Amino acid sequence: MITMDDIVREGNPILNKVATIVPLPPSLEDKQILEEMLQYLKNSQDEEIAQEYQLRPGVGLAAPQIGLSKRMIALHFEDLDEKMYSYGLFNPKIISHSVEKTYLSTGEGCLSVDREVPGYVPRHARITVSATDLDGNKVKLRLKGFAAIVFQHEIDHLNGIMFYDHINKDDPFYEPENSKPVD
Ligand SMILES: O=CN(O)C[C@@H](CC1CCCC1)C(=O)N1NCCC[C@H]1C(=O)Nc1ccccn1
Ligand code: NI
Repeated sequence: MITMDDIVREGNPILNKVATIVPLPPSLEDKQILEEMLQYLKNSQDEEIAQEYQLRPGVGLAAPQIGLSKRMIALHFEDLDEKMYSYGLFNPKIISHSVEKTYLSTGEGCLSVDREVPGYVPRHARITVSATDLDGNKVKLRLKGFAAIVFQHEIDHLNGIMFYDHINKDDPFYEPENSKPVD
């Protein structure tokens, strides 16, 4: 089982690397790893298990965060319209996005960052993502709001980008042009 001991923290160069495409169909090993990443998110959202194993809650996880520079991400959360997202994805790619931006009004954090970094993180308000899921099916997801934010945070990890790289240096709480916040 993945615990916080397996989570790589900032300063480790793997978090700044562009991760490698996963050959498809995925190997049994890659599938097992991605299933474990998804299980971490479920465990971290279960009060008892999270308490027992001291897990920080997560709604998404990218393979570089467990020391694996491969293009794999797991997501497990309910968005503000109570739509459930629970995915293990190989080689996710943003194939189109809105001009309009959005941002989490609370700012963002990261399981690989053991400090608060205040500020708005501007992101595309709507994205279309293509990927291969755990069953080997090609999926095309049209995302907006919180879901769009989570997916972009995870796909950034595959490109060596941390959430604070997007925060405006001069005014961290500068409201991005043409944007509406997700509260
Ligand atoms: O790369 C993946 N990570 O680093 C785990 C991150 C991913 C999210 C950060 C912002 C968008 C995706 C994560 O889930 N967290 N970051 C650390 C604090 C706990 C947790 C979190 O923000 N939870 C949350 C936020 C809003 C609503 C509900 N729950
Ligand atoms: Ni993160």
